[in-house]
Amino acid sequence: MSHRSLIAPSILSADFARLGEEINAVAGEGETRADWVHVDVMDAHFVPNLTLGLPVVKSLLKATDLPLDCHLMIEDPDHWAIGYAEAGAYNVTVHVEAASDPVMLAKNLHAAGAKAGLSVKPGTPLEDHLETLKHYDTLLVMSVEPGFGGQSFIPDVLDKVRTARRLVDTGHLNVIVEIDGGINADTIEQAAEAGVDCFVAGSAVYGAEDPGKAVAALRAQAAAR
Ligand SMILES: O=C(CO)[C@@H](O)[C@H](O)COP(=O)(O)O
Ligand SMILES: [Fe+2]
Repeated sequence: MSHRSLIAPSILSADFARLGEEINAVAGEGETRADWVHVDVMDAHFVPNLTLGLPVVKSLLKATDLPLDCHLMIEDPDHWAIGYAEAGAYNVTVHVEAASDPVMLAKNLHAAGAKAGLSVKPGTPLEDHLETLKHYDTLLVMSVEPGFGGQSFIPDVLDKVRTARRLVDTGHLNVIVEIDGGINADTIEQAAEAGVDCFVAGSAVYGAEDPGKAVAALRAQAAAR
C-alpha cells in the first residue's frame, strides 16, 4: 500500500437531526480526524431504504471542510450523480449495477471536478467490469447488501478485495480500494490484510461513545496489518 489507511465514517449511523455536529465529532486534529465523511444516498428504489439527497449534501458541504464521499445507492445515477460532483462532493460513487454507461459517467464526474467511484454489491463479480474500473479513482467493495447500516460483515467479499488489490497493483491503476459494510474492531484487520486502502465505518464510529477516538482506534488497527 502506497499511503496510510483512510477512515471514512458513515453518517448513516449518526443522529440525522444533528448532522453538522456529528461530522464535527470526527473533524478534530491528528489521528481522531476522519479522512473522508461517507454519505449514503438511498432512493428507496435501488435499495429498500430512503435517506437523504442533494439538498442535504449541499448543506453538509457548507458545514465541514472534510471531503465528502457520496455513495449513491440510487436508480439512474447517469442522470443524478453529476449534481453531487457539481455541488462539490470530493468523490461520487455509483453502483455498476445501476449505471447505464459507467465509463461516460466517470468522465462526466471528472469534468465536473470530482473523483469517480465505482461500487459493486457483494454478489457482483469484479471480472466483468475491469475495463470500466480503469476510468475510476475508487472501487467501493460492498461487504454487506447495500441498504442499511449495522449489518454483519460478509467475509466472502475478501476474495474480491484480494483480486482488486492484485489488479490495481499489477495494472498500476490509480484506484483506491474502499470497503463498506460491517467494518469494526473485529473485521478491519482482515480487510486491511486483504488490501483495502479506505475503510467506511458507520455504527463502529457513531455507535461509539467518542466517534473521534473510534476513528483513531480503527486507523491504528488497519495500520497494524
Ligand atoms: O452503504 C452502506 C449501507 O448500504 C454503508 O455505508 C453503511 O452505512 C455502513 O454502516 P456500518 O455497516 O459500518 O454500520
Ligand atoms: Fe455506504
